Amino acid sequence: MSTRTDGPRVVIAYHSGYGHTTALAEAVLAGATEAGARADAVQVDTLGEAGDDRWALLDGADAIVFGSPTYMGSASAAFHAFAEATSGRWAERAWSGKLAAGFTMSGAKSGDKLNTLQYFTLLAAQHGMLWVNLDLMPGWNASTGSENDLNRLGFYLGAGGQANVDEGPETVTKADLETARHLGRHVTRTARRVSPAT
Ligand SMILES: Cc1cc2nc3c(=O)[nH]c(=O)nc-3n(C[C@H](O)[C@H](O)[C@H](O)COP(=O)(O)O)c2cc1C
Repeated sequence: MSTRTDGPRVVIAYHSGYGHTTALAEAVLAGATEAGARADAVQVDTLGEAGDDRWALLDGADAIVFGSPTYMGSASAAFHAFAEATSGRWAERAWSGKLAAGFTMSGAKSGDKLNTLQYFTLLAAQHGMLWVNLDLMPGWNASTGSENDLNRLGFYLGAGGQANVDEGPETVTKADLETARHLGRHVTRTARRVSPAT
């Protein structure tokens, strides 16, 4: 749990089957912390029932950043199970007005990651949350660009990463990690703009 006592409370709610999405989650966490957030990460597939303190972390957050690998063109089943487990909070409007953002990882350069990011925006909308975009220009889209550019895969809704399916999480690229780190910083700064007292 974050040891800071001030700053916006940012919680990263994510699933990772094989560690690649965890690498992005850690980068989002680092960016949020660097920008002054009280930042925590929650692995949603390990969340227990109502008594699990980590639900209180989510309920107390100013911003929740959703993260999942893209599996079969959408968020993973484990992430969807988490989303369904939030339906009581949906009914109570418990997360209404919080900020939301998202990131995803896949094997193919596109891999239909956009659908996962769009799914996150719908989840946020159902909860009445306010979506925070990536706010980075697309990289690797000009003769002067390269695969080392920030936002090299060119998403606007959130951060997208790609890693080869036959290699481990240690091969997640610096460009994708830096893009995720930017998202953590950006969400934190946006939380401050929305609620300057935090
Ligand atoms: C069940 C399953 C479905 C997948 N579906 C896709 C997909 O739709 N598009 C894609 O590009 N990669 C797909 N992949 C590859 C993963 O997205 C990729 O390996 C990712 O880095 C895994 O992240 P993780 O280690 O956090 O689980 C799939 C992998 C699995 C295991």
